[in-house]
Amino acid sequence: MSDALQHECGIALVRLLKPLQYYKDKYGTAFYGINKMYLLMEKQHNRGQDGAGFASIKFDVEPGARYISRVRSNDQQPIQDVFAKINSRLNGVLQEYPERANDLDWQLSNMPYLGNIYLGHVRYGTFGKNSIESVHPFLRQNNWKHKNLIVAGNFNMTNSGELLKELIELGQHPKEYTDTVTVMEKIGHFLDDEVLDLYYKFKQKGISKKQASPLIAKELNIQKILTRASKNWDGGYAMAGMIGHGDAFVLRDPAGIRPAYYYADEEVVVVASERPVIQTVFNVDIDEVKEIERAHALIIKKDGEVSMQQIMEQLPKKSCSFERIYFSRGSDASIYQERKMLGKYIFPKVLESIDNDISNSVFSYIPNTAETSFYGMTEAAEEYLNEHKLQTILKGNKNISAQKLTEILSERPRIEKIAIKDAKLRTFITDDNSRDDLVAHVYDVTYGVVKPTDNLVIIDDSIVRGTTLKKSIIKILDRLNPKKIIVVSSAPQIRYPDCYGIDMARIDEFIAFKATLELLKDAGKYHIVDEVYLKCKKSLDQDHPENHVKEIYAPFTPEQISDKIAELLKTENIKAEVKIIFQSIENLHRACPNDTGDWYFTGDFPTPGGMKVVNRAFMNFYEGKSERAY
Ligand SMILES: O=P(O)(O)OC[C@H]1O[C@H](OP(=O)(O)OP(=O)(O)O)[C@H](O)[C@@H]1O
Repeated sequence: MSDALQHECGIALVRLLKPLQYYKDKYGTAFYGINKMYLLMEKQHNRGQDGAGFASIKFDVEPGARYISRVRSNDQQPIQDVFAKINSRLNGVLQEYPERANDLDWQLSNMPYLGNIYLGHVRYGTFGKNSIESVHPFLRQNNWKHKNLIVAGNFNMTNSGELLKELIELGQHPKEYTDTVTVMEKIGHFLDDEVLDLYYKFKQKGISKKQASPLIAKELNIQKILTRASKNWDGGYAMAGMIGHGDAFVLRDPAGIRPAYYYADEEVVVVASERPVIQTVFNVDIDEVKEIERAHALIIKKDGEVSMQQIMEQLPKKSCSFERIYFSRGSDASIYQERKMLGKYIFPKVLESIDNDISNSVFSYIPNTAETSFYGMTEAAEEYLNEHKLQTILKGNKNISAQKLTEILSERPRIEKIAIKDAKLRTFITDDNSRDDLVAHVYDVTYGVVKPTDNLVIIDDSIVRGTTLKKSIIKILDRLNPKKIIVVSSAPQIRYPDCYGIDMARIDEFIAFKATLELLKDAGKYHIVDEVYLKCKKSLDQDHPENHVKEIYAPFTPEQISDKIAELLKTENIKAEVKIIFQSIENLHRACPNDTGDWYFTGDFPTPGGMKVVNRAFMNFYEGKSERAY
């Protein structure tokens, strides 16, 4: 497969419903929309640091004047770079025409980037090229206003190869093979079609070409276009688009895998991938920010009409739990609580692993995402201690001395900042080749708080490939000479690839998979690997295959796999005993009850394309191919 684009991303859309003068009067600037876009994108930088793009459309400018602007960057600091470029252009124009400083009509017609609607995107290019061409938004240009299409998405299609073939069957000759171009051309094809239908309709009524143009824009049925375009899409997506004359849409996949939130009032309509971003940037209450419904599109017509329209049949809701555990900012009210609960629910297993010996245990976390689950874990430790204190005091039957009582009451969990992250990068999504070296140097450790008699409990949000632990964390923690290192994962074992947006494409990289292969060898059951391969191969031409890879894990309990993982991660020179504890699937669902998408943990993929991907990923491993499964 060529370098298709698969990535986790963030989107931002702002539609200004009033004339620019309104924002200038109320907020002191006609650049209100651009400023809000900057904040929306900057506050989603966790969703993408490899590229950023911005596009805007001006309504109702004279023919010949440019009404679509776009700027993209794949620089070191892409968001900063995009807005530095925008600022410098805007300031340049203002310096050249100081007399136009308050002439907003002139500014709208003559200043680049200023517009009535804005679309932005931040991108992680997890593999393949990170060239400027792969940075969103994508632009499909045409001399007809309503045939111009700009799209930006947080998405991943499992069947991009088939979608490409469909385009070819439509008679097209795509100039490149990327998810985004394929998807954009699909929408573009039906957009052209719809525009043509409307044109003939008006022609029959004797309306001239020129007169038909605004009528087409008004009647353009976005719902119909999206329904036809998305018919065979299989994947996770939040797809945002703008059409040249000013209509816009954000379409969410039928299982609601990728997130998308919106807010609308009489001044603006805003869409972002994360809820608190909208809350902060527009200073609105949590209840005012709504989720775009799965299988629906939020459609904003040029005239300002906003509607939520169903595009396809809904699948059961399977919004991605990994978004909650790792990818999103932890400032969302629900995500914060969910992460804390993950820490809390895993505590009983931790307690067991330290033989209830809280006083000889130091608790800490691997920065940054795991910080919140750490709070949950320490709260659980405090609750346990309080109960323990109460029992000791009650047992003392009022005969405890004041000194003894003070001693009992002053006991608290030993919470320390042990691991320090030096680089402000998300190592998990750094491209595979450069990752090991980065991981090895990204963490440091605090000396002087751990005793040789101590257990060192350290929680991380997830263990994917285990490189963070093996190459860095376990080694540096061992330098502190603890008796035992207990690594706790707030997420369950990652056993299957993701193919809907969180970039985990190759099954043989997962530490849980590697450990399971070892267990199969130890148990003399490696023949299962051959059997599963044959089943996967057989399923290749099935429309609705099952996930055969589950059979690999079936002979073992999660604990057996965890213990094997610990064995694999403990390199030769490590002196401490190493124990790894993973969250159970049940507790994951208790902690995140509304986001039940869990295919990377359970193998239950919500679409047939996902099932195909997992089987293909296994075949790739078996055949020794290092290519990605989608
Ligand atoms: O087992 P691995 O394959 O090494 O991946 C898992 C690690 O990667 C992530 O950290 P990252 O640096 O991406 O982000 P964070 O600092 O926000 O947690 C995650 O939080 C884990 O620490």
